[in-house]
Amino acid sequence: MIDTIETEIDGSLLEGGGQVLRVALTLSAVKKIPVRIKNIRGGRAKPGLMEQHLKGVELLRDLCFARTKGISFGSREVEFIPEDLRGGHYRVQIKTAGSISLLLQVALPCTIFANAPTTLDLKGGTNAEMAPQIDYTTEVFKPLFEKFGATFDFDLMKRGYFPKGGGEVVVTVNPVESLKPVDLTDQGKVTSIYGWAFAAGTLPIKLAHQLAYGATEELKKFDKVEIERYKEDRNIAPDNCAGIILVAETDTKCYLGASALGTKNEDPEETGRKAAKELVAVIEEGSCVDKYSQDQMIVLMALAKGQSRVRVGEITLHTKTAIFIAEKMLKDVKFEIIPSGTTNIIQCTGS
Ligand SMILES: Nc1ncnc2c1ncn2[C@@H]1O[C@H](COP(=O)(O)OP(=O)(O)OP(=O)(O)O)[C@@H](O)[C@H]1O
Repeated sequence: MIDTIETEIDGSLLEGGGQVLRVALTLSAVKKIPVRIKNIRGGRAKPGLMEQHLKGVELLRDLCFARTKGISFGSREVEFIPEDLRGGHYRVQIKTAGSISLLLQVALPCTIFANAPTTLDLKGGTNAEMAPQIDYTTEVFKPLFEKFGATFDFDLMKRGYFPKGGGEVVVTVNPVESLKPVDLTDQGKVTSIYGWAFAAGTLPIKLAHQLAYGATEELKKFDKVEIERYKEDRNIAPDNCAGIILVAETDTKCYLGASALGTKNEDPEETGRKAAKELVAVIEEGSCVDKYSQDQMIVLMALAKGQSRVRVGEITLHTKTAIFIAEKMLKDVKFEIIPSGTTNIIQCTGS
C-alpha cells in the first residue's frame, strides 16, 4: 500500500467493466481523491487491465503526475494518488484497435481542468465495435460537451480499424475555470438528419451506398436526410472497414446519434437500416441524448457548477454505474432520476 487511501471501488460492481475504472480514475484525477480500485473488470470473462484500459490509466497517471501501484497488463488492482493536473503534450499508442474515443472519455474531463493547454496525440482504433466511433465523439459528444462550456479541437490523421488499429487523432484542449450546468430537457423538433457511410481499404464504395440506402429507407418519414457516401483515402485509411454514422439535430440543439460497422455476416443494407432504427427509436422516445452519450453526461454533470437536468430514455447500466461511482467518490454530489412519461430526467447538483 502506498498511502492511506480511504476511497475504495469494487471494479466488479454493476457494469463491472472498463467504465468503472474510467469514471473512478477520472474523478480521482480531477478532484485529487486517492483511490484504490479492486477486482478491475471483475464482471468480464477476461478480467484485469487490457491494453486499452492500461493505456487510459497511464495517460491519466501522466496527466496528474499520480503516484500509482498495480499499473501493468492484466492487473486487477490499482492504487492511484493524484497530484495537480498539468497541461502539455502527451502521446499514447494503443497497440491494438482499442478505442481512441475511450481514451478521450477519461482525458477530456481532466485536461479542461489542467493548468495549461493540452495536446493529446492518440494512436489506436478510430472506428471499432463496442466503443464510440471517433466520428460519434466529434459529431455527437462534442456539441454536448460544449453545452457544459468546454470544447476541443481535433485532427484526424489516420483511421485505425479492428484488428490492427494504427489510427491517429491529435486533440487540443484549452482549460476552463469551471463547467456550466446544462438543461437538456426539451428535445424539440428534428431539423435535419445527416450522416456518413464509408468503405475503406480494398472494400468497394458499393458497400457505402448499400449502408446509406438501408438507412435512408428507414428514415423516409423525415424531411431532410443527407447521408454522404464515400470511399476513404487509402493514405489515411489503408485497412478494410465499412460503416455508418448518423446524427439527428433538433431545433433545441439536441444531437442524437447512432452508428454501425459492416460485418461479413450481414447485408450492408440491413446494417444501415439497424443504425437508422436506433436513431428513430431515440427520436420517438423524446430523449435529449442517446443511450451512448447518456453515461458520458454523468461525469460532466457531477463536475459542473450548479444543477443540471438531462432527459434520457431508459437508464442504462453504464449510467447507473457512473452515478454510483460519482456519488461514492464525491460526497457532495447526489443524482436523482425523475420518471417523466416514456423518459427519465437525470438531475444533479454538481460538486
Ligand atoms: N455504438 C456505440 N456508439 C457510441 N458509443 C458506444 C457504442 N458502443 C459502446 N459505446 C460506449 O463505449 C463505452 C464502452 O464501455 P465498456 O465499459 O462497455 O467497454 P470497455 O471499456 O471496452 O470495457 P470492457 O471490455 O470491460 O467492457 C460506453 O461508454 C458506451 O456507451
